Amino acid sequence: MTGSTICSWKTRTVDGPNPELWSARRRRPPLSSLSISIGKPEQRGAHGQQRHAKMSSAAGADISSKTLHALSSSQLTYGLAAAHKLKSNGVDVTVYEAEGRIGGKLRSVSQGGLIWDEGANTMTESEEEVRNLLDELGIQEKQQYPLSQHKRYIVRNGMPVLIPTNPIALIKSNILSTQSKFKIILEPLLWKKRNNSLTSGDGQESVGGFFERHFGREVVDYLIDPVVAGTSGGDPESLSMRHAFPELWNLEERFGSILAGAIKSRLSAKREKKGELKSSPEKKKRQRGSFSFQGGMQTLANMLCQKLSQDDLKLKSKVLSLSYSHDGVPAAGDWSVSYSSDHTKHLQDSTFDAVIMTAPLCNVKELKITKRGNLFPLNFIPEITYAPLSVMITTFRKENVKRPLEGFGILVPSAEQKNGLRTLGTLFSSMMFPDRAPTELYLYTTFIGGSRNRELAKASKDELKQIVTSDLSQLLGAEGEPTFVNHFYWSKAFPSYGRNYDLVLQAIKKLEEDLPGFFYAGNHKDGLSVGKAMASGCRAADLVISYLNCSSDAIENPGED
Ligand SMILES: Cc1cc2nc3c(=O)[nH]c(=O)nc-3n(C[C@H](O)[C@H](O)[C@H](O)COP(=O)(O)OP(=O)(O)OC[C@H]3O[C@@H](n4cnc5c(N)ncnc54)[C@H](O)[C@@H]3O)c2cc1C
Ligand SMILES: C=Cc1c2[nH]c(c1C)Cc1[nH]c(c(CCC(=O)O)c1C)Cc1[nH]c(c(C)c1CCC(=O)O)Cc1[nH]c(c(C)c1C=C)C2
Repeated sequence: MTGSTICSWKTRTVDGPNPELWSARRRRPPLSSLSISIGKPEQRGAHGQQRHAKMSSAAGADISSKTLHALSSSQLTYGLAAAHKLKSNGVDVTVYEAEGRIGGKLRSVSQGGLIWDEGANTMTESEEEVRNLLDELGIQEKQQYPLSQHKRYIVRNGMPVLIPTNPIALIKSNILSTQSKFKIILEPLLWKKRNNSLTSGDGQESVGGFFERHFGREVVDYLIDPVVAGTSGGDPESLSMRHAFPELWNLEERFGSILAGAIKSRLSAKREKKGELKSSPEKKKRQRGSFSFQGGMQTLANMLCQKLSQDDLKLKSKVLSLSYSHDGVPAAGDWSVSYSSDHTKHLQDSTFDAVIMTAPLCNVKELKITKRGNLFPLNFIPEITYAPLSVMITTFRKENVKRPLEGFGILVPSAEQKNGLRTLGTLFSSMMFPDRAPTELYLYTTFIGGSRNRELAKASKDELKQIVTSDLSQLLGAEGEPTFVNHFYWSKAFPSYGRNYDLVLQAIKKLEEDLPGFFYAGNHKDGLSVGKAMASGCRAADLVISYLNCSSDAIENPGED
């Protein structure tokens, strides 16, 4: 963000006597240096006269109060997390969502005694921003930790094998050949350096290439390939190691060996944690691992919305264009947002001081953005590849599942397609969360397609039902027809962090640098997971707060640099 440019603006303003401002300040003392006033966005019809928020708020004194609004033009995890954070800091927000519901890829359904998720099923709280946000929401009593979540399976020779979770279990397991087990143990001595001439001109090594150098081909085929499918719908050959697994990429940069690097950084993290605990012994111990919420992941979206009033959240409101027209007072109503509203069937405009964009970049590319009256062309945003996915929910009577497995779920490596398996993997949803189905049923969530099989992702419900039934019969001994089937298709489930991802990140940077007060957050930036997405929204909210803060300082101290 170009904070310094913003801070260098010098204009004058006087705080207005808006009572909400003072309550906001009381709520959040750190913002007391800000001249924030809370107000509603200025509205005008598509063909109506434009009215400037700055002018209208200038009615009292010189410029009586800056109207600080932040907009998030999509409402998902990122948008909602950002909106929640801004709202908590006394900044007024309006969230625009094209669809008629909140949650985006958090999409839970409750029907006939069953609860399932058609989008994300679980999340983690590895990011500090997420831990803080969940604490603030007071959502702990709704958190659900899966039973036996560390029991995860991979298919080998057509049958489930438990994924080993420690070195001894790995040695005992039949998931890999003896040769591959030795390759893993001896990786600190045997790993091969990257041959930059082989990493396709652009210097981007694939995930497959990286792990093959360290652990050999079998590890790629039977561990990396299924895990990549199960965490991104992608495949190891088309993803960029640096972008898809930045932590491991950096580990190699620092230590060379992944195994040695992982052990060293784990030890130093443990030491650090011990030190932290000594200095603040009251620090709360948190349960580790993935979790969901009572009622599914949608509960999180619903909770994030609680602070928003009806007017703050505009559903069925697709943002069509954004216009930046700075004319003197920094950040005061610089942004005009035009959106189509299903309610009025008209185009509507509102002005804001900053924008957080959390829509996928493919949607951003379709927007019309103008800067000081000139078109701001978006042709520098590259085409992004997305992985399509079908999610199938099935239930079976327990007595018809002859070899049920306890745990999180099972992943199918691409190599196992030769054994007739066509799904990517299945979550054992009601094993993890028994309240998701009546006691006599098992509920399964199966994923099909991804970059492994784009055509199959689009198949009909009937065809997919056959495929799921056949795979679950082979893997779990599920006999007969499922008692319930639900199908949901995501045409663009995940952006692929492919080898051109540098261009994507550069495009995001250019948007943020060239458009003051425009911030981008979302799963196209710092990672695909719900947690990373939320953290990205929180960070964008922090940037907005400092942007508004800087602008206010510049206004209040016009003589200073
Ligand atoms: C099937 C599936 C399973 C997953 N499982 C997990 C999991 O178990 N754990 C995990 O951590 N992550 C999981 N994820 C990933 C995670 O859910 C997503 O990466 C994340 O939630 C995506 O959210 P987003 O807000 O970035 O994007 P999106 O969900 O794509 O949302 C974008 C939103 O923007 C809106 N929009 C678009 N254009 C406009 C516009 N012009 N104006 C207004 N609104 C607009 C859309 O309507 C949409 O609501 C899963 C994802 C999928 C698809
Ligand atoms: C088989 C297909 C998929 C399964 N889940 C997803 C797909 C495409 C989607 C998905 N699941 C997770 C994430 C977040 C990834 C992240 O970066 O944290 C996404 C996008 C969570 C997740 N799922 C698995 C792992 C190892 C993780 C990371 C968090 C955790 O360890 O809990 C593995 C996994 N995914 C699926 C299954 C059946 C499975 C393991 C048995 C389904």
